[in-house]
Amino acid sequence: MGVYALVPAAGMGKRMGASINKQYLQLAGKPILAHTLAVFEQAAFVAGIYLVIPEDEIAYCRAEVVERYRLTKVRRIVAGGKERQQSVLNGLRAMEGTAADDVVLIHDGVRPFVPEEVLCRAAEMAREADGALVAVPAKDTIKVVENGVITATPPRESLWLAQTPQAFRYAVIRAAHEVADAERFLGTDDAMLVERLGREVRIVMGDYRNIKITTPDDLLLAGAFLRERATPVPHPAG
Ligand SMILES: Nc1ccn([C@@H]2O[C@H](COP(=O)(O)OP(=O)(O)OP(=O)(O)O)[C@@H](O)[C@H]2O)c(=O)n1
Ligand SMILES: C[C@](O)(CO)[C@H](O)COP(=O)(O)O
Repeated sequence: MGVYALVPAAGMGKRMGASINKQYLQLAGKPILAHTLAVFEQAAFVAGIYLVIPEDEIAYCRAEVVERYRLTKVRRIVAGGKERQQSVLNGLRAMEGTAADDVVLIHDGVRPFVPEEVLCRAAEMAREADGALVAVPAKDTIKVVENGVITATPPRESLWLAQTPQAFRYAVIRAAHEVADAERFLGTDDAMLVERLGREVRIVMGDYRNIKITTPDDLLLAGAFLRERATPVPHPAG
């Protein structure tokens, strides 16, 4: 049973509002996407990476990210779709030769701070359950609001914030995506497509630093995380 990464990176980065697609913005002199792919490149248990990119950026991405940063595990770069879900499905369909029991770690191209141990925990859980969702407990109180009025305050103990990777055996996630596509159901993450088939997706503890770089504020946070890595803050105990 192999473990593979599927990295959707075919969005447009509209909320970032930058002049180039956000995944090519530089963090410590390297594109965000190269940082993300490097985590999988370095994880010995990951056998290969499938990358999904906007069609007109494939040649640029191959030269400026994959070849430039010697990301040797990238097996294929395929064109994405209009929504993230379509991009993931295109990636899954491109994973020819993948066995039903192989584990697929689906990870946003713009989450560069995912620790390797989180990948490992997710891959292990995907062998036991129908899927594994990396998430962190909600720190704030969450309100359900309709037309400006609060309609519910769900108990915080049961609320988790979904991150990636989301890990599944290939046959499970391929079937869930194909069904959603045929039924024109659009979810906001991959786990949701498996959940709606009545299958069991388990939570795996994520990391509060595993942020999705979405808006300019996230770049400030990313800069702070990288500075701390370069100069570790001494532990109070000495
Ligand atoms: N059609 C899409 C949309 C998103 N993604 C990818 O899914 C991840 C999470 O998406 P998000 O951060 O929301 O990125 P964008 O869709 O690019 O952002 P925006 O909505 O601001 O345009 C990103 O790696 C993004 O490139 C994708 O592969 N295909
Ligand atoms: C999959 C995801 O990263 C989980 O938090 C997220 O749903 C993707 O974000 P998007 O804004 O819906 O593309």
